[in-house]
Amino acid sequence: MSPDVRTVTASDYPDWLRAMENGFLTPGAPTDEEAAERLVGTDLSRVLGVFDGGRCVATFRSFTQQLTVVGGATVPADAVSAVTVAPTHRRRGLLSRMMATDLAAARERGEVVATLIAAEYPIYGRFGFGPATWNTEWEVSVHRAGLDPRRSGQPEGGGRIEAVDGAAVRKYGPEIHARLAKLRAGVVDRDERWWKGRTGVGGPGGREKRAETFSVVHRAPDGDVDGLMVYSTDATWGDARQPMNTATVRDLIALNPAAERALWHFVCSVDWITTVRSGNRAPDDLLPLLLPDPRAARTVTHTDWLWVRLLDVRRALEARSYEREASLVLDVRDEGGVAEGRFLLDVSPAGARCTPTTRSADLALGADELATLYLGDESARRLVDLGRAEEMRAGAAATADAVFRTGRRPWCPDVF
Ligand SMILES: CC(=O)SCCNC(=O)CCNC(=O)[C@H](O)C(C)(C)COP(=O)(O)OP(=O)(O)OC[C@H]1O[C@@H](n2cnc3c(N)ncnc32)[C@H](O)[C@@H]1OP(=O)(O)O
Repeated sequence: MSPDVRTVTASDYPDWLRAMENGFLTPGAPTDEEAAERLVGTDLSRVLGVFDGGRCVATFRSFTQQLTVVGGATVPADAVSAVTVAPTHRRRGLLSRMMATDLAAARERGEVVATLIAAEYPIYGRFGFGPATWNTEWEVSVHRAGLDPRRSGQPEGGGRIEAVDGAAVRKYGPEIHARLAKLRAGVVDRDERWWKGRTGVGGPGGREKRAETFSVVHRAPDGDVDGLMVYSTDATWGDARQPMNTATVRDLIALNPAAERALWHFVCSVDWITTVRSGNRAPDDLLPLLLPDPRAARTVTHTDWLWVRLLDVRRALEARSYEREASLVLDVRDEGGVAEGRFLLDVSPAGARCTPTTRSADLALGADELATLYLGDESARRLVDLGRAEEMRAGAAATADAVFRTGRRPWCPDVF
């Protein structure tokens, strides 16, 4: 008989953690102390496992997250993480059963969407998730970038860069991040443990060795701290003893373009640093184009990032803002049943109303495709051209693009 999906108890947890780390091919086994540390802050009622012959063979965890949608409001999200099935038990439907259990519970709790970062692209579309944000990472060859090497590390125009320690990151980071979360669709909340982990004083992180980091903040001319950057460096030297260090940006939050430009200029002007790795950025980050020679920034990664699944179509579509007035009838197919239906979406800059309707549809699409449009990143026209959405009324894709798309792309800086 196929083993049951069930919630995990505190005494199961070390075995569950071992199974998860095996599933992610992490070498070594977690110690009891690590298991105890990770158990703190874990809501066991949302940790699922499958046990066979007394051993954990499948893992799944979720927690409530706040996701910023277009316009700066947040919606409660069911954030899915730690999904593994042992190689001995794969392709027998264990993930499908854990996902169905979790999404049903998330609907009961009233969470509006589910979110995850997918290990592999083909896994989650079948469960109604679609990629809603993309991330790009660049590697900048500082000497080719064309920045003035005589320029000081301080910005022009009255702002200031200040070096800070971990305690200051824990002080300013949450404030700046909370302000970012009102500005940028795709941002997810960070709790106190996140900031502790980032600054090496506890929180999640497991056995991975944390890199030593340097931190700076940007102060606007009026003294407001409106930017934060954390970066690590390596220690590479050329054969003729030239410093050839790489700085890797671990976190860069800027609340306005001046702060963002200043922080990029700063990290590109640190002596010894000849290469800057940008870390996870929005594909339309200012970085490449703010360099005099943007080709000095080589794209090293460009990938789907935050996947979203709509659990409540009405609340999801009414939570975000829209820049123009329009009406659109969406016919949504959903094998999971959750988002299935025909919806009349009436939008204007003053707000939106989404109601079930029997009117004829303008655009027919799957729940995964609607999730892909939700945060404004994808084009309905492109989905129609790909055969993944159907235009039932001529011009509907153009209307959908005018309704959903945004001037700047959504961005999720985090992994969870
Ligand atoms: C949010 C996160 O945590 S992302 C991390 C995901 N985990 C990993 O990548 C770790 C390594 N992989 C695994 O542990 C497993 O292979 C899992 C969790 C991805 C899949 O678990 P399984 O129990 O094998 O999935 P399940 O049997 O429910 O598969 C359902 C369907 O998805 C398909 N599928 C599952 N995994 C994959 C995959 N990696 N690539 C393509 N198709 C997949 C199956 O073929 C099946 O399709 P079918 O219904 O047409 O036959």
